[in-house]
Amino acid sequence: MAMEVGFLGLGIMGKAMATNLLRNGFKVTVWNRTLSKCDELVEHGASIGETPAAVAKKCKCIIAMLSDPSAALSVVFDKDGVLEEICHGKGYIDMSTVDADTSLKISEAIISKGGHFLEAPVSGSKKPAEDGQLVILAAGEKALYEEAILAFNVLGKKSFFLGQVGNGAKMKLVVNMIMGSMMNAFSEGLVLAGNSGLDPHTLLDVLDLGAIANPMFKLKGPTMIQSSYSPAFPLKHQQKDMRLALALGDENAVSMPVAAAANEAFKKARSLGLGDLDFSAVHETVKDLHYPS
Ligand SMILES: NC(=O)C1=CN([C@@H]2O[C@H](COP(=O)(O)OP(=O)(O)OC[C@H]3O[C@@H](n4cnc5c(N)ncnc54)[C@H](OP(=O)(O)O)[C@@H]3O)[C@@H](O)[C@H]2O)C=CC1
Ligand SMILES: O=CCCC(=O)O
Repeated sequence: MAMEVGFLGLGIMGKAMATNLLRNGFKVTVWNRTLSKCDELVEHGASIGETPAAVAKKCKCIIAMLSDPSAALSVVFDKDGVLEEICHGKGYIDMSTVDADTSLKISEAIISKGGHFLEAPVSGSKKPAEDGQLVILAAGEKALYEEAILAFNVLGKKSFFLGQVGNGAKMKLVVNMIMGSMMNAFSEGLVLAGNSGLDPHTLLDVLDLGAIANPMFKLKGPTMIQSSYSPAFPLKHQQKDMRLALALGDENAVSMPVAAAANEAFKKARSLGLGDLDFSAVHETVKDLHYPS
């Protein structure tokens, strides 16, 4: 019998992930704050739940993929939220990128109602989500992880179980902190190459053959040179991740001047109205410094 899952949040990632589950034989009931975004999923065979509570009532396992801590908390704790219907025997898996405290609050509430909880943020963006090639960073209840592995095998190419709640969130923030800092160094390099008379395309070729070759430079470099920033990973979410990673640094007395500078650049990009574009649009802030309008 097909496994039935609920799916809350049909943004860039949630839409791709829920579609993948449907394609692979899962029965999926979807909910999104902007309900009209459910229509496309219905065309692929999904059912609609009118509220997070309605999805939790119907499904034994509920996955969430929401923008940030406040969205993740709201969908659980607000009126018509998951908490109203979660109960013994049901599992809640939050795959959003949030901080460990948020995840712990959600975990405690779900468990207090007899439910089971797993945090499972992901590495990988829109295309890996469409192709079922995410890297899943799960933590929480091992038994739920083992039940969810069939779904994780559809969504991702590799799943890690990292122990207690909070470890998945922390691992994800560390990874995205590194990624955000790299994106800033890359942007500066592209502008430095161009402004000093080099062809940035040749820089991409040189980078790709050396020790710092990586899929992100290869994928984003050509579109950044064209100033094209169609969102795969929205910049506002990358800045949220830098902010949460810096808070984790505060808690652990880890000095992170590089990440702090990268966060400032993402904040600047947001202030320029670039928050809904891809995070590679931080490139524009470096260009802006060199070509004041
Ligand atoms: N895009 C990427 O490459 C990756 C993103 N992530 C993480 O995954 C999560 C989702 O990202 P992504 O899909 O890109 O983001 P989107 O901005 O495309 O989607 C965000 C989703 O959250 C919902 N939402 C926002 N605020 C609320 C709220 N207050 N109550 C209920 N729902 C809300 C949105 O609903 P509505 O449609 O109504 O606005 C939408 O469904 C984020 O935590 C992000 O950091 C992780 C890995 C990769
Ligand atoms: O959180 C977003 C990560 C994007 C990526 O891993 O490419």
